[in-house]
Amino acid sequence: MDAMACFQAASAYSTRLAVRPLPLQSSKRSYSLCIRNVAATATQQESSSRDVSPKILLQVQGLTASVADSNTEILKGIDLTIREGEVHAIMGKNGSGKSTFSKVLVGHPDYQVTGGAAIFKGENLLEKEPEERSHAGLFMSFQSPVEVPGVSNMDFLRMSCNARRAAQGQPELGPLEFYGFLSPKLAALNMAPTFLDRNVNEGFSGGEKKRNEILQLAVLEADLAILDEIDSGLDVDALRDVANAVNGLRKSSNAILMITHYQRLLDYIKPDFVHIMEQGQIVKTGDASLAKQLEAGGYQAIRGGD
Ligand SMILES: Nc1ncnc2c1ncn2[C@@H]1O[C@H](COP(=O)(O)OP(=O)(O)OP(=O)(O)O)[C@@H](O)[C@H]1O
Repeated sequence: MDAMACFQAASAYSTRLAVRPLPLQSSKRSYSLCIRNVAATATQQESSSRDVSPKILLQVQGLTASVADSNTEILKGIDLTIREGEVHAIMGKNGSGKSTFSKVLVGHPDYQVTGGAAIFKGENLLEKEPEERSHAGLFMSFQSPVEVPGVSNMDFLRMSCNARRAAQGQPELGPLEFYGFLSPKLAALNMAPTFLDRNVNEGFSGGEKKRNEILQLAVLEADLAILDEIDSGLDVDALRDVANAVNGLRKSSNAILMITHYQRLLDYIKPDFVHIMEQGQIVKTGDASLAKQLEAGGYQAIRGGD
């Protein structure tokens, strides 16, 4: 298994396989002063608005990051606050940094955080290893989910589920119990039970891989799901199934961060906030109407409205 496959397995699936992900350059850096400030701000906002606003799940402030190998700066100061119950969509031209942002959040080893802070559920996210981020309740569905040869989907899902349960101090689910837990989730995604016997993503079509990603999300019951272009490559029925399944997972205590190019996904999963990313920064934030404006007039119309 290569480093990318290993990373995805460790982070998205919340468990360690035989091979560890590469060490994180980013997580070892010290941002203690900055982190303290952001954490203090989050706490102040929390206490001053405790009775009116839902809790902050993720607070990102001034986040900068570069490609680890080349030091090329990609993220140039991202600010974003996500509260429980919210759906955020990030849109932006190709190459604006959307996927890099989500990968940096889950601790991808290709990137090095060079400044700023990210606080998740009150803790410094950037200090955590990928699997710790996953155990803490962060999930990312990848644009290109990896295949994991030799491991059945069922075993993988159960391992992932039990790894998260163990991290939360909950007892493991045995095979029968787990099947009972899994069956309704499989049905919600219109996935045949035969997918459980196949190796993870091996030979799956693009759409089947995307459904499988959402099945993993359902199993992990993440607090913050980062969905990177889950609509790409889906036929109309699959898009509806996937979106319905995601909507079925929404609770007042969790949140979704979606990356998409198209309004069609947002017709199903309605965003509270739409952010436009450009050259590694969020340059505009609005409500769902911003995506409609974008669909109608392109990026020029959006920037022209500044
Ligand atoms: N590992 C890497 N090595 C070199 N360049 C990278 C790497 N990762 C990202 N980049 C560059 O960073 C920029 C942002 O890429 P990113 O994938 O985050 O964009 P995006 O907004 O998600 O694009 P798209 O909409 O096409 O998926 C691009 O110019 C890309 O080539």
